[in-house]
Amino acid sequence: MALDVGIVGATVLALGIAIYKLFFDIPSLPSYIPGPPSPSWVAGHVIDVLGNQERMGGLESRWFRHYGATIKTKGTFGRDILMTSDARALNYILNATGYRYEKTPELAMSLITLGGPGLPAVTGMVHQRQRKVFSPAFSESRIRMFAPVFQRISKNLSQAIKNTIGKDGGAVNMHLWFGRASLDTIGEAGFSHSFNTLLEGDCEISEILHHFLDDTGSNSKVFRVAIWALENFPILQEILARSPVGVNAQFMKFKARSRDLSADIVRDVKQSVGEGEMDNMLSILVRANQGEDEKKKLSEEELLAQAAHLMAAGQESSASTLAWIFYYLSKNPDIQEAVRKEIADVRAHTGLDTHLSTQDYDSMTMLNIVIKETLRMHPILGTFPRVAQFDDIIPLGEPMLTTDGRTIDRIPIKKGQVIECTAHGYNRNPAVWGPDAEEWNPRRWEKKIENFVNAPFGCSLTFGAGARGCIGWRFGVMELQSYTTEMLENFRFQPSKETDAVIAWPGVFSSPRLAGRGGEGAQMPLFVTPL
Ligand code: HEM
Repeated sequence: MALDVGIVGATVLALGIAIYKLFFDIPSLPSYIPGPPSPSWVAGHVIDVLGNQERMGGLESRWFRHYGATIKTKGTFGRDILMTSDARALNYILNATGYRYEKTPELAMSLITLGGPGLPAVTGMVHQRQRKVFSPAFSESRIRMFAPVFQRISKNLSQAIKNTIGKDGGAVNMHLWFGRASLDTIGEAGFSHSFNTLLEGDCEISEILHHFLDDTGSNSKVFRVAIWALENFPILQEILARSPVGVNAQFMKFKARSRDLSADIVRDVKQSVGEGEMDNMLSILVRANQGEDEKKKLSEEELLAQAAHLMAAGQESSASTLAWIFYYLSKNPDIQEAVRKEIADVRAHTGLDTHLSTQDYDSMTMLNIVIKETLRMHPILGTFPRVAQFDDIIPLGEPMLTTDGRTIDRIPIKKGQVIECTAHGYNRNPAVWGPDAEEWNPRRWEKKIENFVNAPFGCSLTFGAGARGCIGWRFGVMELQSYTTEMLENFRFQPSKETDAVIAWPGVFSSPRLAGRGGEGAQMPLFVTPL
């Protein structure tokens, strides 16, 4: 009996501690920080942000306009979240403080479930070590080496579209073709693997990638609580990672298939030590990893995880950005014509059969401002969730009007505070871009724009910034430049009957989808005519 009382007492105590830790021992923000009222203690604003809005970031933009550039929102079970679009705060968090603001452990864990301990998934010193090994594979000169891959795939892309539309033209889901082109590109440049989806149709990996995010924008509270449980009880993630159901079955298939790709390359490269330059990213990585110092190297497990992450990070982001570029060009025929003319002018110097170089692409002003403006309008990753590793004070560029009527220019936060660094918020912040921040206007880039957040390729936050910013941005930009050029040399783009229904589907990771038909997958229906 005495034992029973002891066990019951210990269980009650353990439960009490667990409840305290989960619901009460979480950092809270000062009560004077303004923000929208929470619609629900259980789900906070998460459902509204991820599912209940007309486009990714639209609701947050309205909050920023109403309450200021930095606000308090609510996560699941009443957790305070600081959300910011303020240039100075973002620069401080993403750039100035190194690893003091890390990816949230929940996000890192989800990425490990998706692909294993690859670069986007790891944190702190492990991330720093991996990033050093990765850097040579993404240098400017290495990316230039991949020019023949871009050229070859762009020809396949236009051939595939010509086969689809015939000589009179027709309606085409351009997202599908750009998705195939970017997978074929990463396959060849990343691992010398020919998926060849442009000419032969979808394969297992492209099918999975195309529908990866169909189930993630759920509006249900049960789903939010399930996510919360997964985030707070990592053991559940372990169980889920092994359960062959739903979206998880797709993750498992994807992870296994991409590990096979990595394993072949890692084995080939190891067998060919000393046989000269390798011609794909993973082999450059394996070579860079062959130094003496064990502490600076990637483990076998880490090497095998990289293919999954390279495909997940690079495929959909390039495909959706390309789709949006042609959405705007179809709606702005004068700008479409101006870019086409610019390409023709460059061709007049290079000749029609010569491959264009990175210098040729970089010299095309109209092409590049169209790309920059589209990247600004549509960051594929809308926000970067970070968690403070220390108590800190965050400086603000846009002073905050507090709920008790004061104006402050810094916010004290506690260790463990979650901060949503919003790319969509920064990219449409009128204090940075002016009163027409919500409009697609490539001409804005003809004037100098201050790069407040030290972001790569121009100044929007679409590639992120700082120690965790996109390592593949040069590769991504070259894809955008070469496929846009190839398309404009071969086709004219006009809106189709369904183009007006396209929205930036809300979610953490946004893609163009038809309003009310998001479950059909990403789409960009345009009318395409051969030239
Ligand atoms: C338009 C195209 C692309 C966009 C908009 C984009 C965007 C991003 C963003 C926003 C991040 C940072 C995420 C964060 O801070 O949490 C990121 C990271 C990353 N991207 Fe990209 N990306 C693109 C293309 C690519 C390509 C083509 C590759 C590879 C070939 C790639 C590989 C990566 C990797 C490996 C990371 C993780 C970096 C790290 O954690 O250190 N990306 N990308």
